[in-house]
Amino acid sequence: MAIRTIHHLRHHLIHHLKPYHHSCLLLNSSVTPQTTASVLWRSVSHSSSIPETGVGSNLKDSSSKSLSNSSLNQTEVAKFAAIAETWWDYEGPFKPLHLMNPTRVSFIRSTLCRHFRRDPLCHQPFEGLKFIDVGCGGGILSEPLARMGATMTAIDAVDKNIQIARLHAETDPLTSSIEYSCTTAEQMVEEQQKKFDAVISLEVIEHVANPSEFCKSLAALTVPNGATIISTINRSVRSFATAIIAAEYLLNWLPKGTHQWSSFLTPEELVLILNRASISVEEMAGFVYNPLSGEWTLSDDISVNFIAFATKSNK
Ligand SMILES: C[S@@+](CC[C@H](N)C(=O)[O-])C[C@H]1O[C@@H](n2cnc3c(N)ncnc32)[C@H](O)[C@@H]1O
Ligand SMILES: [Mg+2]
Repeated sequence: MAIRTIHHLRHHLIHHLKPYHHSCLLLNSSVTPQTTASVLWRSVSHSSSIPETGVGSNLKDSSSKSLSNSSLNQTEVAKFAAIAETWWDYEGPFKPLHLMNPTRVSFIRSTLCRHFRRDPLCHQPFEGLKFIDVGCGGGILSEPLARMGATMTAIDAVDKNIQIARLHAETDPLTSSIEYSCTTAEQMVEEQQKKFDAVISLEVIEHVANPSEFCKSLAALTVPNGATIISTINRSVRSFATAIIAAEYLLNWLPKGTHQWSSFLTPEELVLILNRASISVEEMAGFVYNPLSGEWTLSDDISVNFIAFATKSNK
């Protein structure tokens, strides 16, 4: 078993080193772990030094496995289909998401209450607002948002995920109204005229075929002045050590091969592709794990896991 793990680790290192060298320049000129979020996004949104192209191969569609105009990366989607039954197993492969959930829900609650001028202390602050959870998985985030009063639509590319999510939501009258469907953001844009007050997509963008096109679809689903929330993993040296080597190989938190380091976006890249989709990032925060308490907390440290709150321009 140990040999198998070391073999996997070696394979992963070889696989990842190449993209790392390609990205060196970008990393050196980018975020240090201590960079505060507000400084970061301000400097990026006012910078003219970032070229339209060439900020990283991640901004282009480099996947040969995907259909054009589709956010689907079949390899990525297959990984989630294989473990769909474990969504609500708190000790299973989605344990990190379950542990992170209270922290990300509190970020979403405070930023969206401020944006929509709702009282964050009231029981159902999102009553009357339409939200969509894109890449909802088993509904770990959709459910608390529905309990906070949002009219929830939740979509995922994996049918099994949607079936599990529906079954789970039906057990509680507060979540049974979530409208689940197996589709993608771009398909929703093409086939339906629906728009949402807030479009939320957590831990999905690192698994899609073309992040820029994906963000354009998210923008098309958002009402003017609406909100967008995205969380993902930074492409940093620290994320390689922690989110891949530690989480997949040493601690076995996630199945090996869950993440491709080269598919991660830096915060600057995310800000840039959102800008190009007429969405401006207003706030960013990091999630930091405390191994002693086993809890995640919000932090200025966006060197690994981070979340962005953004608004769509008034067009
Ligand atoms: C890491 S999970 C995150 C689930 C959920 N957002 C959460 O944070 O609890 C990523 C999810 O994105 C879905 N997914 C991947 N690519 C997708 C795409 N192009 N469109 C829609 N969903 C996608 C996967 O099936 C999986 O359920
Ligand atoms: Mg992920």
